[in-house]
Amino acid sequence: MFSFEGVRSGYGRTEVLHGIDLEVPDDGVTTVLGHNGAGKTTLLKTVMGLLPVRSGRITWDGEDITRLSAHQRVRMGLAWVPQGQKSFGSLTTRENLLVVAEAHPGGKERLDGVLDLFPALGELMDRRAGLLSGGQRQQLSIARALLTGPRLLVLDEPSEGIQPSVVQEIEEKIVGLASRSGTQVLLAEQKVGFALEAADRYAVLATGRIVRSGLADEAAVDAAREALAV
Ligand SMILES: Nc1ncnc2c1ncn2[C@@H]1O[C@H](COP(=O)(O)OP(=O)(O)OP(=O)(O)O)[C@@H](O)[C@H]1O
Repeated sequence: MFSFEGVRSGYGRTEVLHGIDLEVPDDGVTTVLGHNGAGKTTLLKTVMGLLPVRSGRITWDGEDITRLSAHQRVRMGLAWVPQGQKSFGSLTTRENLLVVAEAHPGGKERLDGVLDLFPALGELMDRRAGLLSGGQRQQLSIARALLTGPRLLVLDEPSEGIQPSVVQEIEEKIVGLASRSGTQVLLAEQKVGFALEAADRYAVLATGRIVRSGLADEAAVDAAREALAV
């Protein structure tokens, strides 16, 4: 269980997260929903240790990691896929994968399993990442993160900038990697339908506070939309 207890963080003098309580259990997908500017990326950066905690604490399996650096958290098994399908555009798909695989113990051994999850990438190994579609680049970003062998994969708006027809494919990949490979997923999203299809649990973030949370069951779509409308 990864958990936030009363976490406050922000930038300079501006506090963005005003005391967040959030639990990410050891299995499945947890989504944080919120509009532009709600604080989703700030929350994920705080999870990763890229922003310091001003008060409150973060624990992972009971261990207090509040003061650990991003580097230390990555070594413990956190991996981040930032917004915007980031990869090295002038490198091929293969080179993008190998850069990560070679930098992490066990990375090369994970390559076949990751390509099983993203077979489309296998067909695009010699294409430059800059020439891939948004959906293909998103798959490459997630694949790169998986090569590090994470216990908790943190995804920032993976559906952003992707054609609606491909969004469902990304959703299936997220569900698949949580259920098949046993990786915990924390997903920040604006698209309620997409996120709740993929997720087991949700929390709604509004102006830096969690205003609703629960199981991502049938009632969740209306409950989350209502919370987002306030
Ligand atoms: N580097 C920064 N310095 C100062 N303020 C920032 C910085 N990054 C974000 N903010 C502010 O923090 C608030 C939350 O932003 P954040 O990016 O976390 O929201 P978000 O929910 O991820 O939005 P989006 O969906 O647009 O990415 C906003 O008011 C934003 O202007």
